[in-house]
Amino acid sequence: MTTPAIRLTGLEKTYAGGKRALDGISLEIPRGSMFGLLGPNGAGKSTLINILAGLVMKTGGKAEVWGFDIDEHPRNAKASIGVVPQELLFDAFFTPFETLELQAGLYGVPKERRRSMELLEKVRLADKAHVYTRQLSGGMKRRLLIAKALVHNPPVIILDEPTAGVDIELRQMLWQYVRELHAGGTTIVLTTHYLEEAEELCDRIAIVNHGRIVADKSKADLLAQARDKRVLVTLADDIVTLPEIEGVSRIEAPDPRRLDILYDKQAVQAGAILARLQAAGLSVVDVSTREADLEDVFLELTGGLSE
Ligand SMILES: Nc1ncnc2c1ncn2[C@@H]1O[C@H](COP(=O)(O)OP(=O)(O)OP(=O)(O)O)[C@@H](O)[C@H]1O
Repeated sequence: MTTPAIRLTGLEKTYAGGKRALDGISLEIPRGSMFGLLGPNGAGKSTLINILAGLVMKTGGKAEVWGFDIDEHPRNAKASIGVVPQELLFDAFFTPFETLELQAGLYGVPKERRRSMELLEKVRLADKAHVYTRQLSGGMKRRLLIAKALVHNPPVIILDEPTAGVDIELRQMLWQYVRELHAGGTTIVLTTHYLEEAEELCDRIAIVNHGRIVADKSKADLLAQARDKRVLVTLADDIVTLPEIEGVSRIEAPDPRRLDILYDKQAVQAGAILARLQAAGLSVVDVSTREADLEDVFLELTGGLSE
């Protein structure tokens, strides 16, 4: 069996002030996956990524990247990963080309194997290769960060909130490029607050809450976990009493001719609910149903609804 791209075993981090940011994280990220790491603000995602990037020291547990333990083989582990950080920090007086050359130098990539210009072309910054980075727009800086994470050709790329504050057009372009990388065999890990993005892009998703993993599943399984489904019914006449229906967890009438029904899709089907309404003498004019989405699951698991 091949080792996973990333394997965390009981990973812990308690910051100097006593804040326990990671409370025993065990997680495997398969090679070749497009993996979403989700969690509310302060859940511990950045701490986790920074440990893998070698920027934060763990206080317990184990972390391996591409089979290399970060304590025993720090150089190999570091060479196997490229991190695109959240903050747009650059040395303003270097050009994008120089920025990539410098980064390649830091990773010990020999001159003949550097591909700074090729990378700039890939992220569509070739025409800005020789201007000061301080003259780049936020979106351009974001793209330069991606190129910078790729100079040493790592098999794993981690993107920390790559589309925060990025406009829709650029977001589409970034995802297009990330998809290309993934299709070329790179393992992608991304953290995002945009649940619909994770839903669209990722094949596997882990949810972190208060420094712990609360879910780690394929996207399909995670979505199936949201058992409740909703059916909205419009009636021909005003309702007098709400009927009792088996398998229905909630039934409400937002107005006298409409019913908002939440039901457990494993216990009952929409057809049976409608038949029950007809049997109760209610004449149904219109029906719509809605599947749970990742946001429902996320809120359910992180307790967002009850807060
Ligand atoms: N250097 C630090 N010293 C002390 N506490 C810290 C430090 N960095 C982060 N924390 C705390 O650790 C917890 C986890 O933070 P972290 O940044 O990892 O969360 P996150 O999931 O990345 O959140 P966000 O999505 O807001 O970036 C938070 O309570 C945070 O305040």
